[in-house]
Amino acid sequence: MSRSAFQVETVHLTQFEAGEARDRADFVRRLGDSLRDTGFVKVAGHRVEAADIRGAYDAARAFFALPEGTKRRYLLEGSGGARGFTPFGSEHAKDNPVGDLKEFWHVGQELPSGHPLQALYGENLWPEAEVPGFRAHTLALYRALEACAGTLLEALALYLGLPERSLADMIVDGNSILRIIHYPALRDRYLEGGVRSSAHEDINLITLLPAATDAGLQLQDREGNWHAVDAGAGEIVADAGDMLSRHVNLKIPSTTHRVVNPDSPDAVRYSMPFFCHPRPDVVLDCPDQLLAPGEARRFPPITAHAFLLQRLREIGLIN
Ligand SMILES: O=C(O)CCC(=O)C(=O)O
Ligand SMILES: [Fe+2]
Repeated sequence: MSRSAFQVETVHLTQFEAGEARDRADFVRRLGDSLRDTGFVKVAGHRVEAADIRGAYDAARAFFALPEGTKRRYLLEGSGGARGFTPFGSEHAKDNPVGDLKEFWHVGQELPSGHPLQALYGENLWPEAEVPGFRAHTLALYRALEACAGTLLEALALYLGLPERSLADMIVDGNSILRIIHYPALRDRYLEGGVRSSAHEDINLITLLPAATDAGLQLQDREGNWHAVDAGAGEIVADAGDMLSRHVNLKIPSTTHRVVNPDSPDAVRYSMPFFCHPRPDVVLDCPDQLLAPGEARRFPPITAHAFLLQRLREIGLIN
């Protein structure tokens, strides 16, 4: 792909949800081609409400402004940061020993009480005493992004020639995580050699990113060039992760991306990636119908849970 031809497509979800057969087919083709060629796509016309995004960002600003000691009350030692607060500099990419210049909060799946997966997932933590409304705002966004991800996975399955619900069904009651990230001003907090988010691929099936509060996200094309990925107002950026890539025998690549440090030492950034995960027992294994005649499976089957644990160790979130 030449540099000038490089483009992350913008697709309108209404075309798929409410369009005629021809519109739906066009959406499926453009979504799939963009993910196949760049690992990324921008989604407009989705039903994630601007008010939910704003509400979650406001809750995030209020939480991260709290004293460090208060925030650390929501640190669950030994949990790998699966829920609650993860302090500045804790997470590092596979290939970078220096921690990323970010702190974050994880909201996980909430299931009805007595659900068999609840014990494995653990309970969410909520800083309601300090930030009233945090729970309601972030859970509303979680649900809206989960629904949007399900629809995108339906379209992607059609693109691949799979049954429409085959990918979307994997995430029902899945181990998805809403990560609310604060990248402080470099003037306030910095680690020598650190970057906001060092180059990495996402672990999960797909990631949805409501527009961040500032620029900085970049993806790497297959020639090694970096390109800014800036969502237009109200757009959601989506990217393919390693679980998807593995499940489809690399037909949709996971794409390396990063968040670069700003020029200004005063610039603060917030972002809220939604990492869309299967249920833990779902087996990642390329369906036969995706394999061309004579094409070999590149990976042995693995459960989503085993794959996740392997990757969390590599990024320093569990031992
Ligand atoms: O902050 C962003 O825009 C992206 C963060 C990211 O790529 C990640 O947390 O996996
Ligand atoms: Fe990422």
